[in-house]
Amino acid sequence: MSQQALNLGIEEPPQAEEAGARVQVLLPLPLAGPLDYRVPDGMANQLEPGAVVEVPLSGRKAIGVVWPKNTSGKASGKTLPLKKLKPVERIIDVPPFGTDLTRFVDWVSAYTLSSQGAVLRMCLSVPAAFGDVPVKRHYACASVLPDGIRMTPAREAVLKVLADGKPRMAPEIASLAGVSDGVVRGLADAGALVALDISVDQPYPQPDTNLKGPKLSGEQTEAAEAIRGAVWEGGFKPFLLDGITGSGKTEVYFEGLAEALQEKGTQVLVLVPEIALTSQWLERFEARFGVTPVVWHSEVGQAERRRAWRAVATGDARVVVGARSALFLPFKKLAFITVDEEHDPSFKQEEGVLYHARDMAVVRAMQAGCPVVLASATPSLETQVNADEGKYQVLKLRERHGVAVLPEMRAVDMRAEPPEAGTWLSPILVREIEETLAAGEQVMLFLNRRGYAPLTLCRTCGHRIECPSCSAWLVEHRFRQELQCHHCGHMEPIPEACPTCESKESLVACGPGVERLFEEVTRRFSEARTSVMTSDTMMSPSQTAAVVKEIAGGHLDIVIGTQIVTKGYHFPNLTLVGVVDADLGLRGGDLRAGERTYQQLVQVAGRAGRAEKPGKVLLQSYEPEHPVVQALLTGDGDAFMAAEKAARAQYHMPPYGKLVAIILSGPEMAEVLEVGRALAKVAPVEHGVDIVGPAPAPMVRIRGQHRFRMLLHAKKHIKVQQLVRNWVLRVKPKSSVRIKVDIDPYSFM
Ligand SMILES: Nc1ncnc2c1ncn2[C@@H]1O[C@H](COP(=O)(O)OP(=O)(O)OP(=O)(O)O)[C@@H](O)[C@H]1O
Ligand SMILES: [Zn+2]
Repeated sequence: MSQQALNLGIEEPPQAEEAGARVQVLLPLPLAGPLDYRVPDGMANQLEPGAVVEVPLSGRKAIGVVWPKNTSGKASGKTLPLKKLKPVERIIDVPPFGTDLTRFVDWVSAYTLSSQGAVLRMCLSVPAAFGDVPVKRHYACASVLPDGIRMTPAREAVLKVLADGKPRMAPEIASLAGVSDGVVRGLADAGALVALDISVDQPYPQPDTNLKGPKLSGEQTEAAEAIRGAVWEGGFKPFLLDGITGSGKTEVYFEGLAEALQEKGTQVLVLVPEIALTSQWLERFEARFGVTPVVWHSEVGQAERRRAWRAVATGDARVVVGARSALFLPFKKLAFITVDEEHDPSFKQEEGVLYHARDMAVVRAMQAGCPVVLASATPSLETQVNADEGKYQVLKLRERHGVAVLPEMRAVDMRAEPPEAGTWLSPILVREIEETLAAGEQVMLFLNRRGYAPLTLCRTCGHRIECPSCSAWLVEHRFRQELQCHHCGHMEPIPEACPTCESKESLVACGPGVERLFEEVTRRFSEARTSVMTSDTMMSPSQTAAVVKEIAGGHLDIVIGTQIVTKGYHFPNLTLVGVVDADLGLRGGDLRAGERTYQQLVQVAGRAGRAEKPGKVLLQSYEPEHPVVQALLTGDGDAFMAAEKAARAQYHMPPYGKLVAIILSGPEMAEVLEVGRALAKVAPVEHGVDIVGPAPAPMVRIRGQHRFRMLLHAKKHIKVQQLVRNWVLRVKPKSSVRIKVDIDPYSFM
C-alpha cells in the first residue's frame, strides 16, 4: 500500500486486480455514495459510466447507474477485495446517462445536501422503463400464399383488408372484413398471414420546424434573435426574458425552440409551474409545431411515463413540457431549456429532495452546455439580482401585442367603501361587474382561498374546529359538504352540533373562500353564467381544459378563482378583474410575502384586456397605502422591487446572504426538542453566521408530527453546505426524529 493511501486511511485495491474489473454503481437509495460491483467476463466493454444496470442488493435486485469514478464518497467507506464483490447482473437496454446528467445529479446532491442516491431516484422514477416493453400481435399478408390453401369468401375479405400492407390486430381486421377473429387466426395458422409483435410504445410524431410563427414586432424580434443566436452558437447562456403580461413571451421563446430543433436529434425542455393548467399552451404549441409535445408530470399514467422516459433517453422525444421533475429526465442531447413563469413558487419542491427547479434548470443548462431562458412578467428578486450582476442577459418586452394595453388599476378602500355585512364585494366592484356584464364582457374575481370558509366557530363556546393531526383549522367545503384540512387532506362531515359544547345550530362559518363568493355572486347576478376555478373543482387536466375553453369561447360570464386562474391564460373578452382581498398574501408575512403578493396580483391583473377591449382591475384593500398596492396602482414595479432589494441587502437576506432551515419532526415533542437542543449545543460558531432556534414551527404539528425549526443565516461568502453538513453529522438523532435540511428555504412554516 502506498504511503499516501495509508495516510488517508484508504485501502487500495489489491495490486493484482485488473483495471476495469470493478465498477461503482449508484443506486436510487439514500446511501452515502455508489457501491462497488464486479464486472463479469464479457461485460467489460459495455459498462461505461452512465450505463443503467441491474445489480444484486441484499437478496433482491436493484436498478442503478454505473457512476463516473471521480465522485465523492463511497457508501461502504472501504474497498472490498474483488472476489468479495457481487457481479453486475445485466445491462438494461436503454442509452447510458450522459455526463451532463451524472454531473447534474452530483451537483444537486452537493447543493441540497441530499444523498446522490436520493437525487438519482428522481432520474429513475419509472421502473417500467427498465422492463420489457409490452407488444401487441399484429398480422400482415405473407409475401406468397401457401400452396393449396383453401379460400373462402371470409378469407378473401381478410386478405383484401390487409392488401394495403399495413399490419393490424386481429379484432380490427375482423371488424373491417366483417368476419370473426377465428378466420384471421385460421389464415395465420395456414401460413397466409405473418404475425408481427409490435411495441405498444409508438414513436412520437416529430415537430415541424418549417412552420412559420406569427410576424414578430420589433422588440419581439430583437429578443427572439438574441435567443436564436445563442441556440445556434450552442454553449451555456442564461437569459431573463422580462416582458409584461400579454407581450408575447411565449411566441419569443418558441423561436428559440424552433432554432434548437433545426439540428438533428436535439431536444428541448420547457418547464411550466402547473402542467395541469397548460391546455392553452399546448394548443399554441401544436399550432406552431404541428404536433403535441411530450407532457411530463406526476399525473401522467404509468404506460405513458414509460413511453416518454424511454423516448427522452433515445432522443425520439424532441420536446418535453413538464413540471419540475422533468429536469431529471435522461435527455440524450439537450439543446435548450425554458422556464416559463420563472417566479412561480411551485417550482420549489418541498418534499424529498428540497430543490428549486428554476435554479436547478440553470445548473442543468450549464451541465448540458446549452442556453436557458427564464421568462416572466414578474421576475423573481433572485433572478433580477442575477441579471443586475450581469450573470443573465436581459431581454425586455415593454408592450402588449397589437392594440392591447395594460389594464387600468384602481384600489377600492374597503374602510371607506365597505361591503354590507356578510358579503365580500364592495358596492363599487358590484357596479363595475354590472357594467361589464351589460357590455357583454367577462369578469374574473380572484380570491386565493379554496373552500367556503377558512374557519368554523361555535358561537356558544368559541370552539374552533381543528384538524386532529395538524395545528390548523379545518376548511369548510360546502360544495362537497365536508370539512377538510389543507395540510394533510383529512376530511370529515360538517357536524350538526359543536363538538365541544354540543350546542345545536351554533356553528358559524367565518371569512370567505371562493365557494362563499360564488354564493354571493350567484345571488347578486342570478342571470350571469358563473363558474369556480380551483384545484377542488378542476380535478384533472381535461376538466381544466374544458373550463378554459368555455371561458375563451364566451360561454361563461364570471369566473371566480384561486391562484390557478392567474397562470398564463389568454381570454380575449375578459375585461374586468376584481381582486377580492388584495391584502391576503401580506398577512403573517415571511421574507417574500410582499414580492409574492405583488407577482400574483400583477399576474391576475394581466388577464384583463388582452385583446382589443381595454381592461380594468379593482383591488379591494383595507390598506391601500401599502407599498405593494401602491406599486400596482402606479405601475412602478421596478421601484417596488428596488425597495425590496435594498431591504434584503441591508439585512443580508437572500440573495444577498444565505438561509438554511433545519426542520425537526417526530411523534414525540420532547424527543424532537431534545435533538434541537443537541444541535444548538454543537452549532458552529463562526463570524458571519447566526443560528436561531430550535423554536416551535408556526405549523407546530402536521400529520401528527411535532415540529421545531432552526434557521441558519450566513453572509454570502460562507459555504453553508459544508458548514451544515459537518454540524448536523455531529448529532445522532433517535430514529423517530427526522432532520430535514432546506437550503434556500421558501417556506417558513
Ligand atoms: N407577434 C405576434 N403576432 C400575433 N399574435 C401575437 C404576437 N405576439 C403575441 N401574440 C398573441 O398575443 C397573446 C399574448 O401573448 P403571450 O401569451 O405569448 O404573452 P405572454 O407574454 O406569454 O403573456 P403572460 O405573461 O401574460 O402569460 C397571445 O394570444 C399571442 O398569440
Ligand atoms: Zn391535517
